[in-house]
Amino acid sequence: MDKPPPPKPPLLPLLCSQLSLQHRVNEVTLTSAFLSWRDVETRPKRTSGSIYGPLKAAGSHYVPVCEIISVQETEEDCPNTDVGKWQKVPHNPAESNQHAFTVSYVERTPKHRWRCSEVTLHCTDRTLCLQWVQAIREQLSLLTIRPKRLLVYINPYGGKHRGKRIYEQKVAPIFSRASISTDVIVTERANHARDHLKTEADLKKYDGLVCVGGDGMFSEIMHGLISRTQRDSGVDQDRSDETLIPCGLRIGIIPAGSTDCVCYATVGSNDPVTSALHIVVGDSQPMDVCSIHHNNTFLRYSVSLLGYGFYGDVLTDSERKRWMGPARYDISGVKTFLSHRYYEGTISFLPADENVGTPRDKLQCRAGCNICRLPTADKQVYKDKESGSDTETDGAWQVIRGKFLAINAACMSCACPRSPKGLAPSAHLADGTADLILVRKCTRFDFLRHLLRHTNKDDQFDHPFVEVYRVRQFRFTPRYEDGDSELELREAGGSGHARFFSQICREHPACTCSLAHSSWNCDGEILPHAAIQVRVHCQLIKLFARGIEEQSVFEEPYALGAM
Ligand SMILES: Nc1ncnc2c1ncn2[C@@H]1O[C@H](COP(=O)(O)OP(=O)(O)OP(=O)(O)O)[C@@H](O)[C@H]1O
Repeated sequence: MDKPPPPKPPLLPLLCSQLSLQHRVNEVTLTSAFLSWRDVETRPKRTSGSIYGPLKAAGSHYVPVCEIISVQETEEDCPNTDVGKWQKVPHNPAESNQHAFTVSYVERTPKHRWRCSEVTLHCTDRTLCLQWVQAIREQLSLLTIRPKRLLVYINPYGGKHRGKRIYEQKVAPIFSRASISTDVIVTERANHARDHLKTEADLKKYDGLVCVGGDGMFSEIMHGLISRTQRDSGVDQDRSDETLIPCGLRIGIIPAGSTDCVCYATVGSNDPVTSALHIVVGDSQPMDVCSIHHNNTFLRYSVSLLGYGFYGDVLTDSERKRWMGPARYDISGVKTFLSHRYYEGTISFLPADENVGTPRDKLQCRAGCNICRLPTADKQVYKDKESGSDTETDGAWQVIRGKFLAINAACMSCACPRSPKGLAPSAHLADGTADLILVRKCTRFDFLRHLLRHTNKDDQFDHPFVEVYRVRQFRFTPRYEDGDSELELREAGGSGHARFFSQICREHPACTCSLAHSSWNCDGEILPHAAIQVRVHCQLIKLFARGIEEQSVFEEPYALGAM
């Protein structure tokens, strides 16, 4: 049996003083890990109620140093003795302290939201006050993962057109309090941010990028950064077998779109202040990215949903209804569901190794995920496989042919407020795999049952017509390829005339027979080809995030024994 780890040695206090907080004497201690304060005037008792906020145990408050945003000397108003007004006479010497400093720190509130809280501590003299400010600043300066200079892109037209206001009112003040300097670019057209990143931006000047917008804007920035990194390293994106170079800069997402799925899945909420605070504390969440190719031509990158059939058709239809606003997604969803189209094709995939779990193991990816920490060993296996032949003849690839209502691949859970567990509840952010979900032709009623399970706790994969695989690569070939010749179609069992008439039939609203092919919905963009090759690149990008925190993070007393 393993021996229990030896108890941690107590952290030596760097500074410890009796300071005044709201007219009460508190013992305030700074170690390299925590700032704590404890009311020494009352007998300690365990706090009840909220489990959130600075860690509270036995009347003490603990703020991890890594969650302190800033510290500054506080300008105190001198008591005005000339005005003749009644003034409370201090009964405690600590109350008359006029030198104070204010510490801003992260406070957790329900639903994974973070807030910026403050505590103001009063000192007997200015020297002590400055000593405290300096000691805390010294500890903060050791946190080298924190960004100092950021390049911010704002999409002023994302979501409800509030990107600029959200940034100016909620985010910029937090960055300024944390002494982060910024260069801000308000985009003037679609792909402005992508093109700027690809060619012009002097990336060496920055510690990270910030995207103010929705998933479409994030995708733009991700494309710009990945393309730039590959170009600077001489890597050809068009080659589907290239090993891509991981991007050095982290991306922070300030949610300001109509869909903020990537932010929700990596932070746990779509709240601009929470995202800004994750940037300030210098969080880092690696993320897998899928590259998508058609015949050795690069098409796009994807981090969330790649969907053919149902989700492709919903997007194609909703794009025609842009004028309707966000309601178009619901209307197109109902219309596509009623049309009940299925598509024929062949899926070939390279399964992931068993050590990364399975899509149905109910092991959700959370902050500090053990499976995502494995990739170094796992990538090796991946490389070994790649160095051999990766054709269908090497035995590792599996091939499935059939008629599908939907083919979905997800690199992350795709959780969102509407579907809290997401399309692929057990998919991991950074394990080098995607969950491939195949929904075979079934009745409308069965498909509805499957779709409804995305919104409740039932297992959406527990149907005989649904298969799900954890994969590293896959290819899809529709039965009738984009450029199929008449001869091929005839050989496949239909003449040119038959195809012509079947096309008319399909365009009839009552028709439910199969179309030649659907389109791929790639993170909200339509791909121009149905036949694609997809490969997951393990931890290609990094976000200013830490994954969704377990509720226990709020409860754990952060090894208080070590204080
Ligand atoms: N200045 C701009 N003018 C027009 N389009 C822009 C501008 N800046 C960015 N875009 C584009 O707007 C699209 C949508 O932006 P974003 O994702 O921020 O908002 P959204 O409301 O979530 O989007 P969607 O309409 O896709 O749900 C992005 O694809 C982006 O390329």
